[in-house]
This record gives sequence, structure tokens and C-alpha cells, in this order.
Amino acid sequence: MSYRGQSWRTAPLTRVFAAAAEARVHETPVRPARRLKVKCSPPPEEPKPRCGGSGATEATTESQLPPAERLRGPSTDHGLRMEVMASLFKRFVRMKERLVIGLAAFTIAFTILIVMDLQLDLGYSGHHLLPSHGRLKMAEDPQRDTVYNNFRRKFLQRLNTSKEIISGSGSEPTSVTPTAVEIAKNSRLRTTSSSHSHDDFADLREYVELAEGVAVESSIVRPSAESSEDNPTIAEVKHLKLGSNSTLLEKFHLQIRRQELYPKGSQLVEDLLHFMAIQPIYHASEKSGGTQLKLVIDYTNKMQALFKPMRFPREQQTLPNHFYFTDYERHNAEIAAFHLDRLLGFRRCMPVTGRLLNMTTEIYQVTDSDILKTFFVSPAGNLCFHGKCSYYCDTGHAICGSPDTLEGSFAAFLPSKSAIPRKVWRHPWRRSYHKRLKAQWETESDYCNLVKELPPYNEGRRLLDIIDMSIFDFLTGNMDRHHYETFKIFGNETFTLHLDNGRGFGKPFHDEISCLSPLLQCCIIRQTTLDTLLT
Ligand SMILES: Nc1ncnc2c1ncn2[C@@H]1O[C@H](COP(=O)(O)OP(=O)(O)OP(=O)(O)O)[C@@H](O)[C@H]1O
Ligand SMILES: [Mn+2]
Repeated sequence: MSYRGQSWRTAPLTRVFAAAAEARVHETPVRPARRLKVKCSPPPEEPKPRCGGSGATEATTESQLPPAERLRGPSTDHGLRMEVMASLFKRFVRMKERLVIGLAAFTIAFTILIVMDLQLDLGYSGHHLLPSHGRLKMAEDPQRDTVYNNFRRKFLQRLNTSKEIISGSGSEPTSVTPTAVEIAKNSRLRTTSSSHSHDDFADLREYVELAEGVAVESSIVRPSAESSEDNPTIAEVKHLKLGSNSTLLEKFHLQIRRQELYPKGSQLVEDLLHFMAIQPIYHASEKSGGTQLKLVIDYTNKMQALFKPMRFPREQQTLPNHFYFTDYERHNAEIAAFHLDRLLGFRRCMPVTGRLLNMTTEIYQVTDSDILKTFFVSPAGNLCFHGKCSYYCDTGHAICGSPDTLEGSFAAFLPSKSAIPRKVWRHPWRRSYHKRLKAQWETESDYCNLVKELPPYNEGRRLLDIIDMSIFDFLTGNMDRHHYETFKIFGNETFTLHLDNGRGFGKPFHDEISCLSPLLQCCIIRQTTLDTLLT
């Protein structure tokens, strides 16, 4: 039996057992060549075996081996064994190398898969870190001794009747969101059964009151440092005078002061609200900027208002699985926010009123072709339109009348940017606007110390204004405070406008403590704001 036609891998073994096989060779019938499988991939170190050949049989006997092969004795067998061992050892080493490379490749691929899963929320890893629609929590350990946690422990342990109440008696969350009216009824039933005495928050007052000998800079309650003398109007700064034919809105613009939009008890505000609610609409066009559809409403005598339409019933709360940034805006939130801002004595919100519109005569017939193209009649026979905007302007998010009556908010228009420019500031406590990522302030409880170092927060009123705004947003439940604006002509020593409050009042029975983070992390509050809140 010859090894010449065998694979190079089996050739040495053939040689070892050649002699033992010799006897059987004579008995074994010669196999035809076509039955033998001949491999034609020789090892580099051996001579190339004959492939195919002339078609003659490959069966050879030991007598046909070269003489040197035949003459090999026991020492030759030993050598062969060594050769076999060496060959096996080489194979083992190669296999080991391949195994190591394979394992390394698998580990890398697995790591990439896990990272991708966590980033893209594919769900293969079983959401160990965070449920995809879970609410982002304050990252601090609640037991840590921080300003935020101390405040929580000391003052927020009171019985909180305004906590979210799940409808029904069981604690099982229902899939249907209860309406605000249902919850209010439920809540009233519970509260009337036990009488509550008024809490004057004496312990809180004592804690925060400016103690004798304590420097103002290190106190919690800060007196309003604004000088009442340094409070000019736009008219004074720009040297403008009212004309005999000035509109209500022009009058309003010119009386805006460095420290507030309008004075306490302003009759002009009442007149403006009334005007916007009843005057005929001359023209409606889409307002650019922002994510939601808004219309600029022109009245007959150059008066303007910013219209935000009602999108769903006013009782509809924010859906539990919706983030603040996927929530729709509520026209009634804009209206209520204006009233709350006025009640709190801030006066930083433009006057806003509600109004019922006839969509056919007050929008469709007075608007431009851009919006006209988006009008349609819904299957329910209601007149709808969606306009053009960055996120919520498509058929699925259309604004529909009943059948063509539409409710909305009308905000007095700000002075034109060309006449009175505004500066847009990124809010230092802006949220991440991402379903898993956290903003820096959510992970660092001493974040305020960073902010305090930066202008304009390092001096003057700005930080106190940001804290006022956080209290305002906490009361309205607005988590959508990404930017704020100021009037440039007043420099940095001016109030921050309270614009864009449409995402408030979505969860009227839930207290979103994170809205208060500027207050809790900086631990300072304007004296007048605290007085207003506690009295
Ligand atoms: N009363 C107003 N008069 C004129 N312009 C206004 C008024 N209120 C807001 N704006 C301007 O319109 C822009 C968009 O307004 P707003 O932020 O209320 O819209 P939005 O669609 O709710 O935005 P976002 O998507 O940021 O929530 C703002 O940048 C602001 O400068
Ligand atoms: Mn908004």
C-alpha cells in the first residue's frame, strides 16, 4: 500500500503501519483508481504528489517502495513516531491559537452587541439598566447628605394631598388615564372626610429667615436687590413717544420696564385681554420657530396675537408613558400660566386669553395658501388643518374643529425683534431631551456652584430669576424649560421672560420636584417670592 496517493497529513501514519498491513495487501482486492480520493493540496515542505495520473491503478505493494524505506528497522519506527508526535504537537498549537483568536473575536462582538443594545434600546439585554420609558430619576443616592436630600427629608415629608392619585381604590395602575375631573372628584371625596388645619410653615420660616449676624451673601433668603429708581420703560430707553393713533399693543410695549412687563393692577392688561378675545380677525399666518403649530393673528388695526390651538380635551392629562418632550402643548396651560405668573407678582408673562374661533371665517378665509393646502374634512365631518412645522404638523396631529369651532389661546404679541431685540439664553438647568441621558445638573448636586461662577449668574438678579422661574415651573408642572429670553436693551439687569408655558398643567395631581432643582441646589430664594408663597 503506497502513501503517495494519500493526503500529506496521513502519509507518515501509512508508513508506520505499512509493514503490518503488508500481509493483508496480498489478500485485499485492488481497488480501482476512481474510488480513491486524492487530495491535491500538498504541504509546502513535501514533493508534489501525482494528481490524476494516467488512469492506472494506485494500489502498490511494499515491494514497490524505495529500498531505503524497506531497509528501515526499529530506530526508523522511533523516528517516525517522533515525527508523528511533532506533527500532532504543531496541530495542537495551531488549534490553540485559533481558539484564542476565536474567543477574543467573540468577546469583542458580544461587547459591541451589549453596548448597541443599551444605546439603541433593542432589548436583547433585558433592560437591566433602565426601562425604556421609565422616568429619569435624580441620580443621587437618597441617603446622601446633600442639600436636595436634606430638603426632601425635612420639608417634603408632610402629607401631600396633591400627589398623583390613581383612579379606583386599588393600587393597580389602570391602562386608561383618568381625567382631571374624575380625579378631582375622587380627591374631594377624600379630603372632605378629614379636616385640614392651615399650615403656616413656621418651621420653614425659622429655618430660612435671615438670622442676625449672618451675611446676606450666605443667607438663604435674599432681598431683591433691584433699585426701584433704575427701572426705565422701553419708551424711556428708546426715547419713543406714544402717537395719538397708537394701538393698545403699542402702548403696552412702550410701558414694559426693566423689571417687569407691566405694573401691578394694570388696566392696560385687562383692555388687551378683552381686545384679543373679541376683535375681528383680519389675517392669520403661520408663526415659525418652536416645535408646535402657532398662528400669528392680525387684527384690523395692526394689533397682533400669538394663537395656539386646543389639541385635545382640557381634561386630558399627559399620558403616563409620555416624556415632557413628546407631550403636546395645552392652550389652557398658556392661559393659566399667565394668571399664575400675575398672582405670584412676577409679571413676566405676556397677557394671554382664551377665545373660540370659527375656523371657516376666522382662519380658512383669512389665511395664506401654505396653510390652506393643509385643510381637510375628517371622517367625523370636522374641519381640520395641520400647517407646517418641525414636529407635530401632519394628518395624524391635525387640529380639528367641532365641526369648525376651535378653541385656542391668544397671547399679546411681543415687540418686533427688529425694534426691540431679545437675547435667547440656554437655561442652565435644561433637561437632556433624551429618554435615557441625564443632564449634568441631574447627576451633580453641587451643580449650582458651577453656575454661580458664570456670568450672568455670578452677580445681580439673574440667578434669583432662574429660581423664581423654577418655582413657577414647579407650580405649573412645566418640565419643558430649555431656553429663556430677555430684552437686550435692558442689559443683564433685567427680568427673564416667562414664555412658552404650553407644556404645563399636564399632570395636575403630580408634584415634579425636579423642577425645583435650581432652588434646591442653590438654596437661595428671593425674599419677595418667599413672602408671596407663604402668605
Ligand atoms: N407672545 C409672543 N409674541 C411673539 N413672539 C412670541 C411670543 N411668545 C413666544 N414667541 C416667540 O415664538 C417662538 C416660539 O414660541 P414658543 O416657544 O411658545 O413655541 P413652541 O412651539 O411652544 O416652542 P417649543 O417647541 O420650544 O416648545 C419663541 O422663540 C418666541 O421667541
Ligand atoms: Mn412650547
